[in-house]
Amino acid sequence: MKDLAGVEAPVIEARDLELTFHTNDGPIQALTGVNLTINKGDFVSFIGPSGCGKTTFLRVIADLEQPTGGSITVNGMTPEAARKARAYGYVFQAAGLYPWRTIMGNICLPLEIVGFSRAEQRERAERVLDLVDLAGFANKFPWQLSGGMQQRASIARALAFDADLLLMDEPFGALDEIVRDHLNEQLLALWARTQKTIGFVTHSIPEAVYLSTKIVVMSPRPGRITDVIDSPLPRERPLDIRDSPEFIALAHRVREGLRDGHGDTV
Ligand SMILES: Nc1ncnc2c1ncn2[C@@H]1O[C@H](COP(=O)(O)OP(=O)(O)OP(=O)(O)O)[C@@H](O)[C@H]1O
Repeated sequence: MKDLAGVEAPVIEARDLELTFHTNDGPIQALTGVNLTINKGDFVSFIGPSGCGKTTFLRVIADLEQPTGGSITVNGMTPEAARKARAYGYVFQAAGLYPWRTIMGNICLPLEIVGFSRAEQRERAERVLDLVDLAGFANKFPWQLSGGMQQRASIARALAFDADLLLMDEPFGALDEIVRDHLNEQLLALWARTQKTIGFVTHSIPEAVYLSTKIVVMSPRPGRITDVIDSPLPRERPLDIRDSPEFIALAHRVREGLRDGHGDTV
């Protein structure tokens, strides 16, 4: 979305964002003093130990949690307006596919709910299945697919509304390393092809460094951002870039950032 001067507005703009949960055990400051700008086409990873507010931040963007202070805009709108405009797709850690529906049926479900015609549902589902290389699996059931393929199907489902912003909460956390490497490569290819903006939560330093144009390092108690690193790596990244000195230096900086923030579970 462009402003009156024709300048592209940031996709996400958080200013002095605060979110405190009030629990029976007292207040929990899940996010404090969060300032972050995400521009169109960025691939932004959020990394930090358990409880530092990564998921909470994604949920604020998605209007699933309400901030208790500061401000945030999504495509220049409030998160509520952005949600109503279907500004984002959301991918969860578990694929969350309905076992009694085919892959095609799973992808069509949200489209069906909001009232797309059958022809439009099919056309969209076929397009996104092609994007995640699952074109031949539309009529299979989730249990007939490997874990990695199920996660690709859930990415396809999130892409079906064709939103410019994709929010992904540890989508590959439960997969083994070889599958994860493969999906990381495919995700970069998908990102290059679709020019989407991606917000990606991970616990893995190599995954964050491999995928991102911007790495946001977070720390808990209270949840906050301790470093924002703009990656100097080129956008096109073969897997063996992970052996390059630039990659190793970047991974080192993230690790140091986590250590300074007393990260203990990464
Ligand atoms: N609905 C809620 N009610 C109360 N406290 C919550 C709620 N959701 C999250 N929290 C707390 O807020 C803090 C941040 O949680 P969040 O899930 O965002 O962390 P995270 O960095 O995503 O952690 P993980 O890596 O384990 O997923 C934690 O202390 C968590 O217990």
